[in-house]
Amino acid sequence: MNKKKVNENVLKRFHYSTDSVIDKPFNWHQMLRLFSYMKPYRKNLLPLSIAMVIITTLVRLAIPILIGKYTIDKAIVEKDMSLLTILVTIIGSLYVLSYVANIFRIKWMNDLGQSVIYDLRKHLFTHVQNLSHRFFDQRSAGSILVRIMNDINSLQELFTNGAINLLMDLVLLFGIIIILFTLSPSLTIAVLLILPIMFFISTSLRRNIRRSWQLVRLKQAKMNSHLNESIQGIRVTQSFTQEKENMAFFDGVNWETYESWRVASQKNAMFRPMVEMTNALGTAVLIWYGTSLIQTGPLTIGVFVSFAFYLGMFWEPISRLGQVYNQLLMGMASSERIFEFLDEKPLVAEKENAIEIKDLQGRIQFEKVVFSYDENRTALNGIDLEIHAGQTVALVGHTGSGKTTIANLVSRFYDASSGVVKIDGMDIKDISLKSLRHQISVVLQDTFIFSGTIMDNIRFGRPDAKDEEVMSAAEAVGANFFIEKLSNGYLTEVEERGNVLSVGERQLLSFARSLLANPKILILDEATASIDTETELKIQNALKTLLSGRTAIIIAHRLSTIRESDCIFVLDHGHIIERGNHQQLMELQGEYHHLVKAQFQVNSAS
Ligand SMILES: Nc1ncnc2c1ncn2[C@@H]1O[C@H](COP(=O)(O)OP(=O)(O)OP(=O)(O)O)[C@@H](O)[C@H]1O
Repeated sequence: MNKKKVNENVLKRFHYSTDSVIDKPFNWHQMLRLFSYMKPYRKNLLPLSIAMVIITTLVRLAIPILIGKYTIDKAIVEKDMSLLTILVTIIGSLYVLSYVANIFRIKWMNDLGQSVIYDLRKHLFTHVQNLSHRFFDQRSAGSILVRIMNDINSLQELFTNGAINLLMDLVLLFGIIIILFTLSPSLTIAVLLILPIMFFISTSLRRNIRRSWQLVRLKQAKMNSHLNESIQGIRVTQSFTQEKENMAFFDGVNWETYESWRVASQKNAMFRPMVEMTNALGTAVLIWYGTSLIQTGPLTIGVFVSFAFYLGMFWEPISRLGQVYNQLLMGMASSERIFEFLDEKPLVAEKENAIEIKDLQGRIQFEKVVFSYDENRTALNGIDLEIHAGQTVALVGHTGSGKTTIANLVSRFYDASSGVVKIDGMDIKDISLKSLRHQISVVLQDTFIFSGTIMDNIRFGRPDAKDEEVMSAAEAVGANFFIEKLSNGYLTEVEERGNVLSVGERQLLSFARSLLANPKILILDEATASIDTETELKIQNALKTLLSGRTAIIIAHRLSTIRESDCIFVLDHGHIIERGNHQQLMELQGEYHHLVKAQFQVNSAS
């Protein structure tokens, strides 16, 4: 296997914060919080599983003593055939009982574990879905995906087996020790001499093995995260012919995963033989000292047999307790990352008594609005503007001047750092987020298409719309021309992101989606930028349909599309430097005039 060398600059591009998190100390508070997810099942699955665990444990504890002390020492040695029949029947019935209880134990414990994982994943997804834009600005989609999938998966074992087995193992361990002591205290002390070795294996060696497996998981998470980014960006990678570098990096993470897996399984492979050697040591002590006790009298053969059975069972709970402890520590690291997301509060929070607005007029005001995405740069610097209900206004200005930021504040994707944004005279913060966003529709240059049919995608903004309403919305914006040419028309399946459609076609779909949603405020952010001039002319009427009766904010670099606007705001570095209609601004001979002239020259030159 050859690992390709990765260019240093390519390596620097990828940074995965999870790399540093390996182990977390035990934390009671976090543990309780994690286990509180079992609460909904405290009246059914949890007690049922515990009852089955107790039944199987008690049966396991009873059988060796029934075989050794009673069947061998009493029935066989004393040749009591009726006692033998009774004992064989009891032992047989106990085995059946244990078999049945075990089936239900596994079933209910799995149901419990899976239900908790389902709830936790649902809770996390619902929470993440309601977080503000700023949260998503700061994280890659891959890193969020890894937490929702990998971190929650790593808790699966703990909830499915670990937590309840803990109870079974404690009962089993203490039960065995008590029974051994009652059978023969001196032999018990002798065989328990192997206990320190057992503890060493189950704590220190296991700890080492656990760390290795954790490393494997982290490497897998890193690979998942990278894969997500690679596939999403495959077109850019191909166009810049960066496949080799990308492959080399992938090869690197793939190799790291392979290596970590190899080391972990090597260590794991050592574990079993060591356990068997320790068991053999215990058996040697039992045979050597047990036989001498039988010869000198204090021990019967039956008790010796029971002892051998219990000793065989002894390692199991100790080993599993070590395993559960490992699962708990691994669960600590995962749950810390999960709770970090769950504790994240939406920065754009809704007031408790937020007003539900039903019939919005659509008047928008900005009063001395200042806004920064981060401390170092101010995106909006004291914006004052008023847009009357039903007006169509345009925002123009250089790249990065703050146009989209104004649109983001109207939809309340972010809150102003200072100043007030008002809609119909109400501070936007007093309005319930859902009812506000319900009345606003944003059409972006790069429209997101969800997997599903064309029909589903147009219906996205109003799920209860009838098929005919969807089609007439598509017709109104002229999207029907290309939809009808598709293999299955409105029922054509498009994959996530709609890569089989052109950017212009996606925009037309987005227009239809917005028209159907029937918002009071419409924001078109470079929405016609990818439509050719001919199509744009064709949809001018459609745009009129789309804009009529609503307040519209159009952000456009192509100035020909905004001439008709009631008011044009010219932005520069977060300030409004000019305002007025096309005529007024041309007469002003300022920045707008300059931009129009520059664009005219570019167009004539081309
Ligand atoms: N999510 C973000 N986090 C941090 N800074 C941002 C973010 N979005 C935009 N900015 C910054 O805020 C400033 C204004 O950006 P904005 O997107 O409003 O510009 P714009 O006028 O719409 O530009 P364009 O015409 O290129 O779309 C820019 O300096 C930009 O780098």
